[in-house]
Amino acid sequence: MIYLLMTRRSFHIAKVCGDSSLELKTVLKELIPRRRQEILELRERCGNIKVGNITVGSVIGGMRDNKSMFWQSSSLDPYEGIKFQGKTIQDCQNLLPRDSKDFKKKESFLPEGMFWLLMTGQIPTREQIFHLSKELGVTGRKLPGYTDKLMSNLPFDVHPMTQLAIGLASMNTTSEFARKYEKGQIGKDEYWEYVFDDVINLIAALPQLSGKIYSRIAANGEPLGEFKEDRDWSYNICSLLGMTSKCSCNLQNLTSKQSDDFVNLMKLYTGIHVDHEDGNVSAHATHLVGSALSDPYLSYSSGVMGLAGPLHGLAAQEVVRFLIEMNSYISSPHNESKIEKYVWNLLRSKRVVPGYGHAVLRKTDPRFIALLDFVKARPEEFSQDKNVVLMEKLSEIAPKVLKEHGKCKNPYPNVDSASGILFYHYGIKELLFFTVIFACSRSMGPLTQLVWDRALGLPIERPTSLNFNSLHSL
Ligand SMILES: CC(=O)SCCNC(=O)CCNC(=O)[C@H](O)C(C)(C)COP(=O)(O)OP(=O)(O)OC[C@H]1O[C@@H](n2cnc3c(N)ncnc32)[C@H](O)[C@@H]1OP(=O)(O)O
Ligand SMILES: O=C([O-])CC(=O)C(=O)O
Repeated sequence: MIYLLMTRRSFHIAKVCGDSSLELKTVLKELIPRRRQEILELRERCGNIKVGNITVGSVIGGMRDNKSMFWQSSSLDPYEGIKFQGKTIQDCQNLLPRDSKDFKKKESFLPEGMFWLLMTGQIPTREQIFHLSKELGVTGRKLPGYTDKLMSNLPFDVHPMTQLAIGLASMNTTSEFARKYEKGQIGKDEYWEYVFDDVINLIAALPQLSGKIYSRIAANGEPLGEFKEDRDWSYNICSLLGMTSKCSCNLQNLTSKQSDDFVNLMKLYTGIHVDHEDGNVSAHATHLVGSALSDPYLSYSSGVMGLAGPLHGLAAQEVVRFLIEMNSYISSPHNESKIEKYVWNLLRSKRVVPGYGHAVLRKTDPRFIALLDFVKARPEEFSQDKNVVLMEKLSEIAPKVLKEHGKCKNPYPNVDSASGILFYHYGIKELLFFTVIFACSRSMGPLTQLVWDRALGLPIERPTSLNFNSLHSL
């Protein structure tokens, strides 16, 4: 009887491990009362203090420089780039646990460690991270039947990001939070616990969901790899894409070194795309929809739809198309004058250079640098790939052209400049798929904040709008 009354998640956790000190939820339970007190005091002590002035320029200019959202897990400095709970990418590389203890292997940290850091502000131990990996593995071994069936019945040519958004939204039939809320079984103080459970289920499902989408576009729906409960989250993404030498069909005939490198690239990629404070479209959309108490599946599905825009995450796919087309025109990726001319022609046709510019950053994106460092550490792998060579060359030439063009505020490469072309190098040629991998990673930051939004009892978001008359009368 007791067994039957256990929720699906508590059953999983009980199965995974008896030591609750390793559980993320237990650590959160200890942190939340302090933070609740902090927010109460802030509201009382500082509620009337002004944060800044909103200008008409901001109202009609995409809310730039409008500091009006609460976001704890990461912050963005225009010149230093992203910091995750105050830590740079390099700090995270030094501090967060890796799969292997051997530092010479130069492995990237496990994204699960980043998730823990975002949630708690603390650096997890290896044991905590292996426990979390296992929890995600056990929870994510199968998609809910309903979702699996729905995905299998979608036309093959539905855009992969649309498939992902549909798949995620459909998972809301499993939402513990929505179920409990509907039945009137939970009070405000408990919301976060059920949101947390949904969040873990959602993140755990992403390897299977992305693997299913990829198998449909690359192999007519034939499975490409095996999901292993005892492998980490990003490894399972790789194997279900058929990109590992073990546990998958090794679709691209990668050598074992290439397969290890690809797994490492996936760790790095999914470790650094997790969060970019709240102002970006995917995070903001998730936060906004969640503020109406939509469950995490619906909230993040909305975020995914925002990520699918070409000015945001879809730029990764645009960059690859752009580099391939440019390469066919310039004959050699070293031909600087032809590259310059190509970029000028694009700008004259009033299109944007994908992978360049940013709404906040005013320097080269440190995530771009991290991906470029991955390339530089493997000259034998990349030096003959003319697309990768062009990606690097363009990062020297495009900023000069964009500065001379004089329009964009940030002429430097952003993360999308480098990411897709590296997946392409290892054989993932389905350009439309790249942003799905981005979305796997991006789930971690906005969903972390969603848990905290509910833990702190943040209200529904409801800013106020102005029309022409009210703007003229200011
Ligand atoms: C993970 C991510 O989401 S990173 C961003 C990915 N997106 C891209 O790479 C797409 C290319 N880049 C862009 O379109 C923009 O730089 C954005 C959307 C990222 C930021 O937009 P904004 O904050 O409006 O940029 P900014 O204030 O510099 O724009 C000023 C002008 O420069 C233009 N501009 C900005 N970036 C570029 C670019 N890469 N190429 C050409 N023109 C550009 C803008 O379109 C705008 O033109 P307008 O005055 O005619 O409207
Ligand atoms: O911050 C932004 O607006 C876009 C971005 O780089 C991200 O979301 O990763």
